[in-house]
Amino acid sequence: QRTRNPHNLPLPPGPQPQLIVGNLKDLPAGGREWDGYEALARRFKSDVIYLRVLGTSILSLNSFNAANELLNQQGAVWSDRPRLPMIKELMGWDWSLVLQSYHEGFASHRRIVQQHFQPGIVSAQYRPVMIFEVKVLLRSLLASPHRFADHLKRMAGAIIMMVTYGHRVVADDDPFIQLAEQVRRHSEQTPGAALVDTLPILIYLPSFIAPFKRLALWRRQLSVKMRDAPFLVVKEHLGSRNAVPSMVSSLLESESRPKDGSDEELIKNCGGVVYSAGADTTATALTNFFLAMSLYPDVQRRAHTELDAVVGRGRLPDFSDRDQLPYIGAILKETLRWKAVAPLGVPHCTTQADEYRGRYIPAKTTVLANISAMLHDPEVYTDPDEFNPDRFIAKEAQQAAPDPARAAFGFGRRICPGRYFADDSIWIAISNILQVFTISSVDIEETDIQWSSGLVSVPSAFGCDVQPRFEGAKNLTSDES
Ligand code: HEM
Repeated sequence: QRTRNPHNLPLPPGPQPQLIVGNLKDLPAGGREWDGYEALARRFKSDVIYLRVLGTSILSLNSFNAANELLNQQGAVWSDRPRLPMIKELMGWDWSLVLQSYHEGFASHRRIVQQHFQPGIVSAQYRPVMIFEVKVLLRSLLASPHRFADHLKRMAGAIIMMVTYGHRVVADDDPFIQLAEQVRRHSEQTPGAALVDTLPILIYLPSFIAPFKRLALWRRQLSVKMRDAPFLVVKEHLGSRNAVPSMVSSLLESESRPKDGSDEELIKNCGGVVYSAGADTTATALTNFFLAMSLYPDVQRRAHTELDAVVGRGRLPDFSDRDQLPYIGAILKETLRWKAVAPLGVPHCTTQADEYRGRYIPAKTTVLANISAMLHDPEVYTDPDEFNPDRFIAKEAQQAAPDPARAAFGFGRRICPGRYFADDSIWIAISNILQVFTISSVDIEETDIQWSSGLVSVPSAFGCDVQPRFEGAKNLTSDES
């Protein structure tokens, strides 16, 4: 340790570790772990907290400032992912860019996904798909408003299936969506939470005495099926010349492809990661929006007034209206801030030892960016638990609060490549929903809702009333309008 830490620097603040197990008992667990890390930060009066659990170093970053200085500005050292034996090695998710180590194929996967989701491509090629699927959503909300959460999931999945594979989702029981849902249900556990992640030596146990290995193998087959099935359909359609243009079809048809097709695995992986990273996150943000509208009727009234003044009641809002609808834009920002979709982000990992504010950070430290804490910092966002879009509207005496996108989508070289796509699809959905409907509460309190642990924090089921907001609102959702 002394050769690695030649100046014998102290470690960052944190609870005193116990013999052998270290800080195992201090590790936040049992739900809302982001609050647990924030409480540690308060207890030790430090936004950076260090824990050591069975030989693994964990660093929790609880302020935007620390995340910015380390993850954004020191990307070469702070952009790896931890080993995560359960999900990557046993469940086989090492194909997914989200979890891929910085040195294993990361650059090639990242380049492809980033290229296909850059702002120019999103606005030119994907916006028409979003507009189409949002209209389908509006009609589903009219037909069965109580199933709003299912409709949001379907919409998010349908947009992604179309842009990634050219596959139109026409029914709720779409086989690809069902497969992806099945995979999601079986991968809900927080990466790093399994015992084998803390004690990787357990990976060498034979399957007959380690049931978790048999379960992991079954889940591996499922995730590979989810990745391969829609890819094979695109290949088949390309063969019969009736493929709908999509990210995967354009990669398969690219002139610059190697002749031996050795990039096929890479293309499959990039297609697979888009659904698994993009569908749930988008649907969760929109579900949180429904909750906010139920709980804050004044906010909704102000949004309706803005829509009436700018768009009128004769059509649906379009992307060209966005600059004239600042309050709707502020609702989108507040939705991403109020309930972080990924409250602890995806863990980063250091590739080598480093020093921060005079403290020693060991190599291979798992780094948890507490995105929820950053978006609820009372110094930055006054009354952070309130849903108040007004904080993003600059006034003479008040500067607009910082855009939550600076934290909500992660950091540095691992920042979410789908952020422009997510921003556009959530904006068009909320502006259209607000144009047609009034969402109101059916006696829910925020305290009734539980948020799940895991990479994506999903609210427990809640009811709300969704009604057309004026005579003729229904007509806006017809195909002709
Ligand atoms: C509300 C919507 C979304 C939120 C809040 C969100 C948030 C995040 C966060 C926090 C990360 C981790 C970044 C880090 O490690 O620092 C991430 C990674 C990622 N996201 Fe998103 N995301 C959203 C939507 C999407 C969409 C629509 C896509 C589809 C293109 C997508 C694709 C990805 C991928 C591929 C990664 C892994 C990047 C890497 O490891 O290099 N996300 N996202």
